[in-house]
Amino acid sequence: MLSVPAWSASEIADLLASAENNRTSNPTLTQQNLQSIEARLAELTPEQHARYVFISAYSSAFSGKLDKAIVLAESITTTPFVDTRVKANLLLANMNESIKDFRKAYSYLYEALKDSHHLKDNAILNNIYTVAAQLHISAGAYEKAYEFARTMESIATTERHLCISQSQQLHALIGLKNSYDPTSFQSAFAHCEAANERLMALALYVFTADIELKRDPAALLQRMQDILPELEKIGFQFTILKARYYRGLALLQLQRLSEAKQALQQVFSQAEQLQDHDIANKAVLHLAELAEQAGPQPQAVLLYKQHIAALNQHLSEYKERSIAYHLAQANYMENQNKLLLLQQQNAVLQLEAELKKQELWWTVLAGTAFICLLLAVLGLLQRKQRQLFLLANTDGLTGCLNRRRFSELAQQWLSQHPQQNVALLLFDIDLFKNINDRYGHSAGDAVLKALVSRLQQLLPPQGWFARLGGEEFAIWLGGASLTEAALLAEQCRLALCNAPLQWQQQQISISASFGVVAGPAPAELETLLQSADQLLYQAKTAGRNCCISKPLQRVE
Ligand SMILES: Nc1nc2c(ncn2[C@@H]2O[C@H](COP(=O)(O)OP(=O)(O)OP(=O)(O)O)[C@@H](O)[C@H]2O)c(=O)[nH]1
Repeated sequence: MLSVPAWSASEIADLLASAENNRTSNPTLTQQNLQSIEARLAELTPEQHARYVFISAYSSAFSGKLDKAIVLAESITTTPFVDTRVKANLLLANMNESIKDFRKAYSYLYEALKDSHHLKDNAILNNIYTVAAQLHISAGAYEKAYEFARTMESIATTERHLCISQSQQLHALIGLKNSYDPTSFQSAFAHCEAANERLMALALYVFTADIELKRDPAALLQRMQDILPELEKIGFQFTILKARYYRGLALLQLQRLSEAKQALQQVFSQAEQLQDHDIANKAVLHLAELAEQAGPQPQAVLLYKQHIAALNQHLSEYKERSIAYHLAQANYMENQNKLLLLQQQNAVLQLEAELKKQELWWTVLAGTAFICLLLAVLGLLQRKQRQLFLLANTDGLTGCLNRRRFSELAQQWLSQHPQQNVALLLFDIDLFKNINDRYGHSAGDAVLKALVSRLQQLLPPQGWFARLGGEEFAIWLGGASLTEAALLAEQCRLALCNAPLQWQQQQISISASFGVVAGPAPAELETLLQSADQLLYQAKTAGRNCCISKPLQRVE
């Protein structure tokens, strides 16, 4: 019998890399690579197998076989290999968005977001934020979309990522404010050009067309006519449709009615084909108005009916999308807020016990008047208790945990998880005294607050963030490995030094030094604090703006 020689590990790795890297630029080569691998599936490691399934799913999606692509991608959404799992979830989010199954689209996106803290690969993290911002823009959740795009910009390392993040920020801000700042436009445009992302650069003209239409319809008409041939060459139908729509609106505004009518008729029928119900309903409304201006006639009635049908479709799609988005977000928030909820339930229980002790319930029975009084007392007590709790446990300036509460929670965690791994990040703003001296103490305060709100977004669900005093902060990661903790420290460091903080029209650049320690949970919190503090000191003496990580040495 003829035996087939086994492949070397590097051959398989090369084929997988080639299949993945060429999946958009050279799909035929990807197909060939996949076929070669298919003959040797048994020789793949489990991780390589998951990657092979992902690339096959992507390749099927690329060639329009969405049903097959969905089945393949769904089969790896629970794979233990986080990079591939995230890619599969993002692909599913995109595919379900395109087939308008919004519930699935958003729930896959939020699955990917849950994994974002475990990622080591910056490019995949960027992909998460790209899809997250895009889907939030589509759901009209512009503030969240803007936040995602800003976070992406803070970790962006390539022109392409800067192009995407700045384009999405512009898109979200237009949704929020219905205006835009020309310098942001120019910056996004320049990054898209530098990244050779011509479609995204041209799409910026389409994002801003609504505003330009009011300002200068003749200039908008010229602009749309200039970019349409190039867009048509690239062939992305949804952007072409929007550019044609704005061309029609500009003609209408300029009273070139018969050209406008012809253009909008073409837009309406293409929008129907593409199932873009929003553009369809807007285009046909203008056609109906045009027909009505020409005098009462059956044509106008027919067009208004078509408008109503398209508007209904748009509204039910929008409703479906909003429900899906809010459901997925609620689910995600529920996980994030479980700890907070438990604390609040605890506070209510304590209050009830106290009320019982003081026999206030007897007073309740004394009459309706007394009930009102009791309700007022209850409200007051709750407020007082909340104030006391906040005063005792949080830092008054930044609102994050204070040293006392941090130590309490950390010590509690250590005694409840003696067998588990734990990580501690200790960091300190570099040369903070100079910031106070140069911009004043209130600028220093604003920097501390901005730092907390920026870094809290990067915190995984199991982490706690605390201000230990002055400009020194700590992050506790129960159950985390040294690699995970070091990655988070690096992400935090980059988030601080890559984008200056805004204070009263001034840009304040800051950086911080990090000491990171992780290992099996010691009995005492002090052991972790001392080790992390030594590493932080080393980071300072090594020149600042860096992270030094080491495993915790066990002291018996
Ligand atoms: N604005 C403001 N400043 C604070 C606060 N707490 C501490 N500081 C200031 O933080 C500065 C800390 O300075 P240093 O300990 O010399 O350290 P540094 O300038 O950050 O230098 P390195 O840590 O060595 O990089 C002091 O000037 C404190 O006054 C605060 O709540 N608000």
